[in-house]
Amino acid sequence: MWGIDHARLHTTLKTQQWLPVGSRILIALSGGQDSVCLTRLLLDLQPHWQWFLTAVHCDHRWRADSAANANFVQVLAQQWHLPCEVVSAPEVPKTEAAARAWRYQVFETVAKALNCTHVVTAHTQSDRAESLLLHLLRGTSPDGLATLLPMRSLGSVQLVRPLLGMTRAETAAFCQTYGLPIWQDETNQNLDYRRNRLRLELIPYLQQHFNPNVEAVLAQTAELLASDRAYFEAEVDRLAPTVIREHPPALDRLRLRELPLALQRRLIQRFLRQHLKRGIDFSLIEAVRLLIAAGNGSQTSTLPGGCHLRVCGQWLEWVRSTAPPSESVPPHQGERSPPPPPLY
Ligand SMILES: Nc1ncnc2c1ncn2[C@@H]1O[C@H](COP(=O)(O)OP(=O)(O)OP(=O)(O)O)[C@@H](O)[C@H]1O
Repeated sequence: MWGIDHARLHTTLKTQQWLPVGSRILIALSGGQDSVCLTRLLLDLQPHWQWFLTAVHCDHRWRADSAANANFVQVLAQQWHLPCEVVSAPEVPKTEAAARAWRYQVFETVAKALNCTHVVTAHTQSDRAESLLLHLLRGTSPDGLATLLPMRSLGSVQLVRPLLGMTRAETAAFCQTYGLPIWQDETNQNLDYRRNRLRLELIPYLQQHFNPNVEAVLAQTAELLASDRAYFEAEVDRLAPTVIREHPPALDRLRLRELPLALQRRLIQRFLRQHLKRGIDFSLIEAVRLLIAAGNGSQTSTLPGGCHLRVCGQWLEWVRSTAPPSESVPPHQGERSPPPPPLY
């Protein structure tokens, strides 16, 4: 029988058309409360939507109980008459980022092999709020705060996150109401990880002392920033050919000066990204802006991070970068290490 959560998801899917009638859907099922909740909801709505549902579980093999977790998911899927693919990592991923990259690769490969049109993950409103806060505290641009989009492409399939309207407390209540079994991931309680400290300490503090709906308002901010980002990306695509010269690489200082600051910064970032392998921080973009505003005399400047640019009349020309590309931070260790420099 449908409850209030079924009705809410049904209405959202009807309005958004994220998962049209008859879609072939691959459900990313970790076994945790969020993906168990999502799987049950989709199975219950399936007779109405006529979807073809399959689950996929990625066994990263990085904990002693990984195989038990995979087995839990297989048994649950069997009980629910849901076809389920379990894929084991060929080698244990060294970092959280490597694990994530492999997982999404698996989602895409399995989806293609099964002719699925959509992959769904069970990210919630709470995940979105946490990601926004994590990025904000680490330092990022407004575009970097537009986290966890409800829909994006994953190769040739669509990745959809239908649970962004539900909090983690709501998925827990759903699982409890319907007596659903849940795999408990012990590492979720480990306060060595920044995300766990945020989830277990900071968010409850903010809820108690600032706003009980803090997750909803943060997720709403991410949503608003996502639509702003889409707009600015389209504007940057449109303006880039008029401002960025490809050969030899240069920025048109006169054209840039005419544009609003928000676009100047984004176009400078686009230009730098074409030539720098490492992250681009705020101070670098601001240093380039000073050169855009500088007088017309010819000068070569060394900017933060060893990047050389030459003012040449109307043009700001790329000379070279002497800084080595930055190494990626292994997130399992990176969780405990100092945050990376703020990105613009
Ligand atoms: N091992 C797994 N197998 C299948 N699906 C998974 C697995 N781990 C995570 N997922 C899917 O991804 C969702 C989000 O999980 P989690 O928050 O752990 O990932 P994340 O790494 O923080 O998020 P993201 O993948 O967007 O970076 C889960 O609800 C589930 O749908």
